[in-house]
Amino acid sequence: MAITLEHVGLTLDDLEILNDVTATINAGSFVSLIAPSGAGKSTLLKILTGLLPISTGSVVVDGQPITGLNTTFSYLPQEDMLLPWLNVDQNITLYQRINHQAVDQDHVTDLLTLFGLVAYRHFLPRQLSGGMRQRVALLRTMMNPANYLLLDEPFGALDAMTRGLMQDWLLSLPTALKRTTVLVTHDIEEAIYLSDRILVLSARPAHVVQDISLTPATRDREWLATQAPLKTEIYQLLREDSDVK
Ligand SMILES: Nc1ncnc2c1ncn2[C@@H]1O[C@H](COP(=O)(O)OP(=O)(O)OP(=O)(O)O)[C@@H](O)[C@H]1O
Repeated sequence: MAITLEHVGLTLDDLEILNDVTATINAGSFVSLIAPSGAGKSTLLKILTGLLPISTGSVVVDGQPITGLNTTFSYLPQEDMLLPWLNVDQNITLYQRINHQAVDQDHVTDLLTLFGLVAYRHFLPRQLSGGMRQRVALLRTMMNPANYLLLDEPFGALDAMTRGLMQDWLLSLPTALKRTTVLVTHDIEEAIYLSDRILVLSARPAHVVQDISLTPATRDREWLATQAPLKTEIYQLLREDSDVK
């Protein structure tokens, strides 16, 4: 069970965005993609969801080639995409409502409690803080039963403190809720803190320049503080490849 990208290339409107991206993401892992701005990280997630077709190479998930829109992935795009006229309850069960599936209200209440949202279940998105909105968007993504989660900068718009709390909270989720996750982030520390693996991509046209495995015995902020040399190493890699120096 894995996502296998082999020699993936993509050119859109004469612009070469990806060039020879090769990587295997094993089921059960949490992988971050980090790259200079505009390198093609979001594009790579859109390829997995089938929103964009590839120009060359192949993308295979659990033995099946990805050739178009598919239900293998649950995708949280950069914008939270909450529907402003639906309350928290209605937003998080959107997938089930669209698919005319029954909703187990007790399960929903348990999840809302876990996500710190149970007191806000009847609130509209505009009545929520940025951190709450992101938790609603994340919960809705996780309510989709797909095996793989694709998260594009889920904490990007949050202040540093809220972002840190969200990272701690994400790590504390019960193992049963965790799924194979591909996270796009600009934040090197976030990638180190949350991931089993970090794929560092080059500037556009993007390819993998470094594949870093992280297997700490305990993943906490004390351990993270010892990772300053790795943070510097990744920063140097991105800087060497960035247009802005
Ligand atoms: N549909 C499209 N048609 C043409 N060019 C596109 C399209 N989508 C993205 N691009 C271009 O592809 C490049 C990569 O975009 P993408 O959003 O994937 O980068 P990113 O690494 O996620 O960027 P950022 O770090 O700024 O979020 C950009 O130069 C963008 O202009």
